[in-house]
Amino acid sequence: MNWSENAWKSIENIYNNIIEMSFIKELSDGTLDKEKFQFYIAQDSLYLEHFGRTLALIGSKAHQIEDALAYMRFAENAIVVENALHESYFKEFEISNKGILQPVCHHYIHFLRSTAAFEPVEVALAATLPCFWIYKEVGDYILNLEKTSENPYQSWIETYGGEDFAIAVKTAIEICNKAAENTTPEIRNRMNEAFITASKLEFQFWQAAYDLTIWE
Ligand SMILES: Cc1ncc(CO)c(N)n1
Ligand SMILES: Cc1ncsc1CCO
Repeated sequence: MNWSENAWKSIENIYNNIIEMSFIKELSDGTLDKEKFQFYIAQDSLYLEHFGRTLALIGSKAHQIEDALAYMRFAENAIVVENALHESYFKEFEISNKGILQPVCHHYIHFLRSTAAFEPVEVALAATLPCFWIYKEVGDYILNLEKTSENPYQSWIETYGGEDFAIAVKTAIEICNKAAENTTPEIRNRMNEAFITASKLEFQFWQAAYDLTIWE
């Protein structure tokens, strides 16, 4: 079994909990409160900016030049997606500004940033993989489920389900597998741990939007 298959097995329960979340259910059938989606999009806009910067830092540390290029492209794409949020969703859903980083987004982004800054690059690659992989699985899951054609959240769903994003995800998985193969058992364990932590934070990110969790 390669690293990624084993890693996915270890978070299967977290993934199953994610697709059962009220946020995901209501996003899928279009009944999600506008206020929760607004909260989500504003936080995700902040998330994507920091995520893009983190991917660029990882790119700069990649052992092989083709992997550096892949992460620099991912970084660019994350910022392009952030711009798209601004151009379309902020207007469509009447979001006036991003606001500040709320607790879960703050925690997630600082976990990614500090992992990229202080841990071996293999661990940073593993920490960012759930951002790709879980969104792809959730996007595909929702697209397969689609009951209604009049979902106000349809275009968001299409960003992550479908071919283009799938290609990026496949590349990120392959780079992680290659990194895991060429490193030590000790670093491989830290890769697993980072993958699991980020997966838990993906769950928490949606839950925080559903609960509108802000600093006290
Ligand atoms: C919180 C979060 N994780 C992953 C993605 C997809 O990259 C996203 N847009 N937001
Ligand atoms: C993971 C990710 N999320 C939004 S863009 C991006 C990089 C894929 O190109």
